[in-house]
Amino acid sequence: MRIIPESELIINSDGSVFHLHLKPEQLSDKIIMMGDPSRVTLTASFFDSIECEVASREFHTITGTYKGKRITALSHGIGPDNIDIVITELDALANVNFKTREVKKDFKQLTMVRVGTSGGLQPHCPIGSYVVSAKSIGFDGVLNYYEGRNAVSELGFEEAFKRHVNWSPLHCSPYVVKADESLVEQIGHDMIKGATISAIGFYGPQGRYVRMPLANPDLNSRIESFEYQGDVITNYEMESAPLAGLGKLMGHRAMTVCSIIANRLAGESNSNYKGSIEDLLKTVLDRI
Ligand SMILES: O=P(O)(O)O[C@H]1O[C@H](CO)[C@@H](O)[C@H]1O
Ligand SMILES: O=c1cc[nH]c(=O)[nH]1
Repeated sequence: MRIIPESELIINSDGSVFHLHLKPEQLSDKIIMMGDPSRVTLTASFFDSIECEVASREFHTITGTYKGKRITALSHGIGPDNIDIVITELDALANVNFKTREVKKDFKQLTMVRVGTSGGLQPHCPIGSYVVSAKSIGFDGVLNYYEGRNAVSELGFEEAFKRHVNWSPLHCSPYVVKADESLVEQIGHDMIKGATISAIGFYGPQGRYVRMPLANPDLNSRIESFEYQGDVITNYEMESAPLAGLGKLMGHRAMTVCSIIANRLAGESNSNYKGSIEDLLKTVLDRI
């Protein structure tokens, strides 16, 4: 059996995993995740009891009990690169023996639901609506570093998308992955299902023009007009694709649902989204 070298999986002297600072026994197999560390505090405010709270960098974790279910709420910070860290460390907490550094014989499957905020790109995704990322398009390239990337990707969608938007060779090759279908049904059966772009940034990489002109100012209108076998691209956020892709490669159940807080077509936004995200969190807590 392979012993994972110390440099590949760093374990802190207290027995916790390098970035998240969590110990294996502090993790539930039901995980709700989000970018904002303060949203973890909000999520845990609905728990009946709290078992542990750990904060390290942008990673804030609370494990507790909600209506008899043991749940971990965790912040992953902003960006797809963080998801590579978070999912790898969560999977290691569940599936690696931290004493022997060997992969455990019995696989433990995690259920991970990201509850985020997002910008809408279609008229049927207005501010305040909840959009489930049934498919995600990763503009980040994280998945391209892992073996098996093609096996979990929708290759026809990828090719059609690159052709339609005239994809720049300067960008990472986009990958398209489905969220876990049974989880989408369980959590989001009455919500809008969409195809979500995980962008590599918030401004230029989502076509926002503040002061710096964009290299490809037409990209968003080409994205909005793209259609593939009945799917249109509904929204922008920054983590659903690596979550769905790495989750699938590792054998976990993963999905993202977002509250729409910006309407990119109308040029409008709502920065007071706490009520909307709070309602969404309660729904996810009830259904996970
Ligand atoms: O509200 P969260 O969960 O952070 O999600 C969205 O908001 C952040 C950008 O403002 C990105 O993380 C994006 O994915
Ligand atoms: O437009 C938006 C809103 C929230 N999060 C994003 O990544 N984009």
